[in-house]
Amino acid sequence: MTKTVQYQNELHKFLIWDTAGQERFRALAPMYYRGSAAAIIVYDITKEETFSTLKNWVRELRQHGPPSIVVAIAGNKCDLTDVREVMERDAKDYADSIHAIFVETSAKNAININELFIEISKPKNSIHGCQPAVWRQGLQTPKTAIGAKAKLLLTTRGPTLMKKQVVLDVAGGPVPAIGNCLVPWSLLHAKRTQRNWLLGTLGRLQQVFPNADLCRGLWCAKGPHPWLLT
Ligand SMILES: Nc1nc2c(ncn2[C@@H]2O[C@H](COP(=O)(O)OP(=O)(O)OP(=O)(O)O)[C@@H](O)[C@H]2O)c(=O)[nH]1
Repeated sequence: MTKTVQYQNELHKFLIWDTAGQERFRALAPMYYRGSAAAIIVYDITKEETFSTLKNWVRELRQHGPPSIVVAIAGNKCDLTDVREVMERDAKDYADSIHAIFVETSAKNAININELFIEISKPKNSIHGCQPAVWRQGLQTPKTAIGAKAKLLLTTRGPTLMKKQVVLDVAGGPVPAIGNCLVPWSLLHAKRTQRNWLLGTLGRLQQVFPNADLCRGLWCAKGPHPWLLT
């Protein structure tokens, strides 16, 4: 299936594969999520066990899915709230804890379906596990970070997925002005100095690799693997 949604001035066209959710088809799932930009994991708000199963899918995506995949959770059948088994608050809390998009939907009554795709289209959500932040011109790379090594995984935009891992030395100097950018989740938990030098490095990388989407997948050399949440 395809679906096109407009977010601000951009049209986002989604090519959608609907996998079979049953356990016996599980081995086929990687064929669907390999190379995917986003995954919508659907559970049934009237069946608690579907919510538990969803957590296994999240784990699988984290471990074997593309590192920058956007994860959205849809609590479907919200037209049947009278027989609900999963509280909206619980599902939202879980989604927040894994930095996933969350909406309750009704496929039957077409509730929140478009909204879900619009959420996925938003740049702030376009990198799984990332939070928006502002790179400010003039922000100095701390002296303590100069000479340290940053390890980054760059994923290019465009039809062909290309990945390149680079290790580079952090140089001093101000962060270039590149407007609003995204800071990976792992960085939000990194020490302030570590965060700042990576931001500085990203700014410089943007000049070296103008076609690379630097925001897509960044490995912090010092932290744990950022895509594997425990
Ligand atoms: N009330 C209600 N029923 C729904 C809704 N969405 C789906 N259903 C019903 O739930 C049943 C299962 O829907 P499917 O779309 O086959 O579910 P699925 O998870 O894709 O199933 P598989 O393809 O077998 O993995 C069908 O009887 C649908 O009519 C909804 O939003 N509200």
